Amino acid sequence: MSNSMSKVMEFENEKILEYLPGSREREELKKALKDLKEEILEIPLIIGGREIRTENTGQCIMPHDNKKVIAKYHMADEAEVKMAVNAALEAKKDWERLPWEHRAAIFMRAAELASGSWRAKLNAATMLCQSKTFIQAEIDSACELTDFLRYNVRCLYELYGEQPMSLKGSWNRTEYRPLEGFVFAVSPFNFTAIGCNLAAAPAISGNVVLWKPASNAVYSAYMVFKLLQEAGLPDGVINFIPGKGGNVGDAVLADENLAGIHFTGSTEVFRDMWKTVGNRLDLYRTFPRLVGETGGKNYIFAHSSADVEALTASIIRGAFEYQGQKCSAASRGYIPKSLWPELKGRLIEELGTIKAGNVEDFNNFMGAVIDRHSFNAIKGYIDYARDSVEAEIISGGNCDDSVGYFIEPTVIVVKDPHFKTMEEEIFGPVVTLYIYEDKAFEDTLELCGKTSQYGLTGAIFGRDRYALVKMEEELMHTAGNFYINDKPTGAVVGQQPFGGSRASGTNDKAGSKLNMLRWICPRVIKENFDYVLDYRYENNIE
Ligand SMILES: NC(=O)c1ccc[n+]([C@@H]2O[C@H](COP(=O)([O-])OP(=O)(O)OC[C@H]3O[C@@H](n4cnc5c(N)ncnc54)[C@H](O)[C@@H]3O)[C@@H](O)[C@H]2O)c1
Ligand SMILES: N[C@@H](CCC=O)C(=O)O
Repeated sequence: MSNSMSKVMEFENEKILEYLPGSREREELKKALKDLKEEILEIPLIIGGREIRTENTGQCIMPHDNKKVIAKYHMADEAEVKMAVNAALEAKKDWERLPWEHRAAIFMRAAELASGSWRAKLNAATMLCQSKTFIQAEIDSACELTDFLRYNVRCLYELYGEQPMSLKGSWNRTEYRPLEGFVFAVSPFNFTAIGCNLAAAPAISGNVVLWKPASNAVYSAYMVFKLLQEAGLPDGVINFIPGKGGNVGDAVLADENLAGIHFTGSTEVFRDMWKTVGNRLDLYRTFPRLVGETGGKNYIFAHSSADVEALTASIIRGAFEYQGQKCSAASRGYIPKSLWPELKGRLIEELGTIKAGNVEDFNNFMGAVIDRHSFNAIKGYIDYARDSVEAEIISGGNCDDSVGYFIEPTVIVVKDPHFKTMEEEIFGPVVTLYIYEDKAFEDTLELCGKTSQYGLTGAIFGRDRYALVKMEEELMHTAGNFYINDKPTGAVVGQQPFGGSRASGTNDKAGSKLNMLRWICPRVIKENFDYVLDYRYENNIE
């Protein structure tokens, strides 16, 4: 075994490819889309490297063509969870002792594959499964996924290098152990990269993992799992156990070896998991680490000095890219009355040009929302606004599920700043705007800060520097990712580590050292060279 302390390469973000007509990447992606659609995949559980078929199955369908089935997947229940815990603990024996460079190398190899020969397949799977346009898929399953894998290795390398001081006569060192037990990774539907990171970040740090992907994203999560296998991930280090959230979650949280939860999803589910863990503290061998990035009700706040053209583009991108299904999506806005006539005109004009439909048509800016449940919930909010005298839908509002789950980009203007759609997370292409009197700027800032239980992302717009400083100060606790003159979405690994506080989660910043810290359990070792031979202290001797 080598005794060298190697250097890890400096991190650089994966380049976003353009997919211009005639480009190689565009042709490869089109071919991958065609190939994937030709087959109905059968997706097993993968436990200890073995494929398990439970015959309790669900279907993966394409949101923008909702009669088209692309896969059937097997679901885990209590028995398979037990099997997965055993497989993970068995794998742990070798995995946690593997020199860290060899663990890291597997994920560096996975990053290389994801940015190269697997790129088209991962993007195509994300487009078909989650209804992402090629641009949205590229920034997710190609770039963010690759960035997470590479950057986590870099972060871990820097963490491992942090060592305590030693004085003459002794030597202190910190050993960065993995957690004792297994980590439960639970991923949402909306980002293929997030699913990968939730499972991979603890695994890179030497932990073993049970990974439960969202039921409506099993298809792309399975591709990620196959990528990790191809890169050489040993059996049992990550165990792939799709299934009903409640069934899998209950069984996992009942195991004494639970050492951590790495969750991204809704606030409600994370709160329930936290309560369950809290009630079972006597059961677990350790205090489980709970890391959860959850919901948001993200805002755009404009000052009267804002550039209206930039504000228009940011509202549209921030609220409607990926159909408003980013946790960071702009969902409420505060607009000064003096800017409103111009902004309203621009918004209506620009929204009229948006193309939405099948994401395989590269001209479309938007696809469909994820499933029928989401479609109905979002439509419910739009109908509520339509029926209220307190609200006006100034653009969009139509919903059509005859072919796919399509919802028009919708702008609601409200008189009451506490209107339901100003406060609740909708997770769809709906933004609600409240128009305030310019002279009520400071009161409206306070209102913005107190309106929502969440604290995920927020954006302020203005050219008056004093106003920007005022907004930045007043809104201090409202967002873990805060933007000035930019949309509140699109955080990039290594540039804007991501996460929020309040009801938006534990703010452990996915894709950063802060997150990696949660998956290690330091042991500080002191070795003494200057032996003590007499128990008495010199100043005790008369
Ligand atoms: N803050 C962030 O970084 C971030 C990122 C992406 C998504 N999100 C949030 O995720 C939500 C949308 O994603 P979603 O619809 O997939 O969320 P969700 O909460 O419905 O599901 C998330 C995951 O939890 C699982 N789950 C559900 N009940 C469970 C239980 N009882 N035990 C264990 N697991 C259970 C689901 O099966 C899924 O895998 C939104 O609220 C969004 O804001 C947050
Ligand atoms: N990190 C992504 C959002 C992740 C949640 O869905 C962004 O910043 O837009």
